[in-house]
Amino acid sequence: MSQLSDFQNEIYLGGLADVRPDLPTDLTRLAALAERRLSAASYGYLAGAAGSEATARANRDAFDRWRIVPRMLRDVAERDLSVTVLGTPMPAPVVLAPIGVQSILHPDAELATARAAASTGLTSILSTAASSTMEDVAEAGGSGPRWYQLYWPKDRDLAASFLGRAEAAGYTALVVTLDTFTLAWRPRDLDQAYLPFLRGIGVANYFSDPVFQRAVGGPVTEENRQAALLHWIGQFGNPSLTWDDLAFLREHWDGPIALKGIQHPDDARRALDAGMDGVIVSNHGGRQVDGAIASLDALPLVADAVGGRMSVLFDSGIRTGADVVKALALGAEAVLLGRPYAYGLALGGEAGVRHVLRCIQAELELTLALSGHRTISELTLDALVRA
Ligand SMILES: Cc1cc2nc3c(=O)[nH]c(=O)nc-3n(C[C@H](O)[C@H](O)[C@H](O)COP(=O)(O)O)c2cc1C
Ligand SMILES: CCCCC(=O)C(=O)O
Repeated sequence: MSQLSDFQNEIYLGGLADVRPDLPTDLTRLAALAERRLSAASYGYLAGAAGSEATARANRDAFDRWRIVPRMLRDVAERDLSVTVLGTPMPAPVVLAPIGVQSILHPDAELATARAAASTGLTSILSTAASSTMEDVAEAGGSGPRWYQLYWPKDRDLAASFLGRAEAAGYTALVVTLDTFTLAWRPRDLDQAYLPFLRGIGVANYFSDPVFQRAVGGPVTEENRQAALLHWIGQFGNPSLTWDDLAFLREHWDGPIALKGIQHPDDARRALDAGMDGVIVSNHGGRQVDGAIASLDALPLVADAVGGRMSVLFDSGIRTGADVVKALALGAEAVLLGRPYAYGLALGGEAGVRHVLRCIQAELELTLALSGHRTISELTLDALVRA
């Protein structure tokens, strides 16, 4: 646990004042603590992954195969971690990944996450499968930067309605998740017979939508709730989508668009050809294709293929500041942080999320400077060697 007093906090890390004394500063230790706090089913849903979880492990192992080579005497007194990605200025290249159904982790759920992100200035991506509506989460986040993640439903009118609502609520960039048109084979959830959606969690954006309501014959009440859930199941994912469908997004969204779930350089090239603004190199934290390539191993090839011409972001496996440095050096403009902030939410609500964000930001700054870099743009492949 962190024993730092406020004074130590100030001199040691330049004011990491939001570090919670009851939470560890080593974020890799959060999972074990969250396991004690959450029900077995909720913890299993959060921590779990697809199949044998080989890809989830590979995501972590891949970071160990790269090592940072620190450089000395390069005047790192003035550090600047800020970047602008998809039109959004960020104090550090760390974004909160879209994580749905957060009410299984903490009653304040996405509202707490939005408040914590806003208080750090970091950008938060709201999932279509959130436990609160996008309007309520936007209100909680106030002026904090926010992006919207679309799970692209079968009904085009519903998809268009989601995009219109997101724009009206101040979400400035669109993240379209391609790798999860259905949930994968996830043994922890199957063995516990646990799916939050079947309990009506994660459907707030659907049930509150006028297009969805029209399809189920009016507002969702106790009477039509079961029918509404069945309609949701039928609507949630669209496995028939192809590259040609991306034109629809362009028609209905004026801001930047990034495709999430890209692992192959050819898919990144196709995204570029389709007029997308970015890709997120991600395997959904190993939750979809067991046996798939580690996301970090996919990153340099994608960055080589399209970097400089569109934004390349990365997720799946980020746990430390050093991990962020490695992903940036391998070609990402920014990273998405997934489970660690969700563990923070489970352990301490808004303050728990803030703890995680402050820790990773501070660790990133220290690692960047101690390895001889002042700015994010100075990080290139030169900073790394293969272990
Ligand atoms: C519990 C949970 C729920 C998630 N929900 C979503 C979601 O609604 N939309 C989405 O695009 N990704 C979702 N993801 C994937 C994350 O956005 C991200 O890709 C992944 O967590 C990154 O890996 P990491 O957890 O190792 O950092 C979810 C991940 C978890 C763990
Ligand atoms: C219906 C899928 C939403 C949650 C999700 O993306 C995940 O559990 O990985």
